Amino acid sequence: MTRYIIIGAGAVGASLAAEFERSGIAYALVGRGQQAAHIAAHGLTYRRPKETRNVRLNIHDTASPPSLAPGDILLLTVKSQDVEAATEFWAWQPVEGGGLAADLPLVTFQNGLAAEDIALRRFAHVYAASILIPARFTVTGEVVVGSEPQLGVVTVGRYPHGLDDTARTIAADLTAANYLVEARADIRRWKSAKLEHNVTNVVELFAGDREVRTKAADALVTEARRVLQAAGHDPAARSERSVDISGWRIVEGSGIERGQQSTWQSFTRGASSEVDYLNGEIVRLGRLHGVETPLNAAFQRAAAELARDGRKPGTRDIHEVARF
Ligand SMILES: NC(=O)C1=CN([C@@H]2O[C@H](COP(=O)(O)OP(=O)(O)OC[C@H]3O[C@@H](n4cnc5c(N)ncnc54)[C@H](OP(=O)(O)O)[C@@H]3O)[C@@H](O)[C@H]2O)C=CC1
Ligand SMILES: CC(C)(CO)C(=O)C(=O)O
Repeated sequence: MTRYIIIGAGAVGASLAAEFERSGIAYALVGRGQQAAHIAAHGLTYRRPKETRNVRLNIHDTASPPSLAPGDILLLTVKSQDVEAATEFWAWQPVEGGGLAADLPLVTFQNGLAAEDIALRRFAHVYAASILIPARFTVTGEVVVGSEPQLGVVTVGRYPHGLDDTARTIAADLTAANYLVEARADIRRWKSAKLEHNVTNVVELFAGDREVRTKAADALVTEARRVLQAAGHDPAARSERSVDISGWRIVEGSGIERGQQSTWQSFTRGASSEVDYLNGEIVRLGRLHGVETPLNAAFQRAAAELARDGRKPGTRDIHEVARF
């Protein structure tokens, strides 16, 4: 039986572990700091729309990781800025019976486009996953997932392209764990489509009325689309989905509020920022392909200043970043 090693015990990783635990799928969750210590000592407080449960998880601290076995699959659920360090650490871990983790499959769940290429430096079998999930980690020991009936929507495939039995196994196990899943041969198209949305995460860091924030978000998306097109990306359209997600919804009162996506959560926790891999990816591609990206660059810089100064979301006005 496949065992999943989930690296990163935050919003995406801890909820995945809780669902594997419930579904009887073998896993080990590896976290760090207070979050790992809290879950090990007290369990995870897991908030879902219909109930809040305390879930005991098979959790390890990264300082004393579980030993690896042939057949294990690594699921990387850290933020993009932590992928370099995490893949460097994990790739060279020994596998029982001989070999290194670099030969095991690794699945990247990050937003943005950078994680897979970082992973490919060390891992021979990289699978990319794009996940839509209203998950929140802002309180140590607690994760909220506010959707039903399934947790989230996952698209997974071999990177850079293709489908194989491993991708199908991952898709089947995630389906068994109550995610809406499709395995696709063209995963890069799904990652770039997701990035078109995630360039708007940064807007949630700044104060402003809804109309201004909507205008800012729309303008960031328009700029991102132009760049992605110039860079040869072909983002997938929603109509291309082969799984029906029409019944999947975010429940009001579930603890998930509008305007509090993963980037907002990092700033709220005082954790490091992923913006250089979201808006920063658009800026990078723009520089490579000769397309101006003034708005994504302005938001990237403003977010970096907030992070540098340890400021919380909403402490700077959006008009200080750009006028709309
Ligand atoms: N939250 C959401 O709703 C969604 C998130 N995503 C994407 O999924 C990815 C994961 O995001 P999310 O779950 O929100 O991130 P979180 O910040 O909630 O969780 C990541 C966790 O990984 C820990 N970590 C970092 N490096 C290591 C390491 N080397 N070993 C062990 N643990 C480590 C972090 O610790 P520390 O706190 O110390 O940094 C943190 O606890 C991101 O790319 C995000 O953009 C996609 C869809 C939705
Ligand atoms: C899926 C979504 C949009 C969830 O809110 C996300 O990607 C994020 O929080 O960064």
